[in-house]
Amino acid sequence: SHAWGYAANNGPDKWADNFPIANGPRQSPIDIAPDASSYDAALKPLRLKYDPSTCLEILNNGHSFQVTFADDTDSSTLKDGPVSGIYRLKQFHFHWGASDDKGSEHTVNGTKYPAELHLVHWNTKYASFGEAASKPDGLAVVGVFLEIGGANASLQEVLNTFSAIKAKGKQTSFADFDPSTLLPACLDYWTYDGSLTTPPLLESVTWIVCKEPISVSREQIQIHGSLVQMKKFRELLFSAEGEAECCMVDNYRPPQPLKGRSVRASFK
Ligand SMILES: CN[C@H]1CN(c2cccc(OC)c2)S(=O)(=O)c2sc(S(N)(=O)=O)cc21
Ligand SMILES: [Zn+2]
Repeated sequence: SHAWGYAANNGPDKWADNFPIANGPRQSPIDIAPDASSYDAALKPLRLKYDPSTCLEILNNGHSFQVTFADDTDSSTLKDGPVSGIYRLKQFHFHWGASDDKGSEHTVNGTKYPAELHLVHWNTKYASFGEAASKPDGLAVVGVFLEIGGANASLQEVLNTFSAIKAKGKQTSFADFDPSTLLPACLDYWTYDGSLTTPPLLESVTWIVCKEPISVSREQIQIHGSLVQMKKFRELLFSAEGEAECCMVDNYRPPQPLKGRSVRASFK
């Protein structure tokens, strides 16, 4: 069977063929309706502590690009928020559109953002990421919306590596990056029980979606010509070197049925 992707012949509408959990009871992403979410005073503030020295490399995995972290110690962790215990940062990646009117996976009252950042953490009560990934409380993903606005200097550091990872399978070293520089100032969040938004679509994710977006510029005029941040995302390829070039865009799954789940808010 041909590998999954985001094209008409292997995209989200076809994933159930090989991953029947695609029609499961706790699939992600979802549309977040703030007025239907319930404020939970018991929810704690997110405690995110990231150590830049755990940042290892950046790679194009053919679905997105991801920045991978050393997760053999508790140096970069998520605690509190809706979870109990210690979750270790494994990687972060993005989803985006072919144009600024789409790209995010979660939506808010049906509104799509141009992109969405996912910081993936796994529960250290399990021996490894792989084991945690199949447990209902195994993973916690922090989602951050990107909106068009001022140029984002921290994001630019990530975008500057793209010439080295243009094609699927390419990777390059990427050290001393602090992912907390990609977080919004306010860490108010919505949370609900969900899944990976790509195959294997495992229903093991506690989703933590920040209410406040971070900015990304459409244009960023620099001394060496204009750097268009969002456009940089669209220069990456789904395809490997030597294959017919296929631009990496619209790598987002649309919202899935809530199926009775409640969405809690950490803020009034
Ligand atoms: C290709 N993308 C996924 C890869 N991973 C994965 C997870 C578990 C098992 C596995 O193979 C057995 C791979 S992952 O945990 O790094 C994540 S997180 C994530 S998202 N968009 O929901 O945040 C998608 C994926
Ligand atoms: Zn993701």
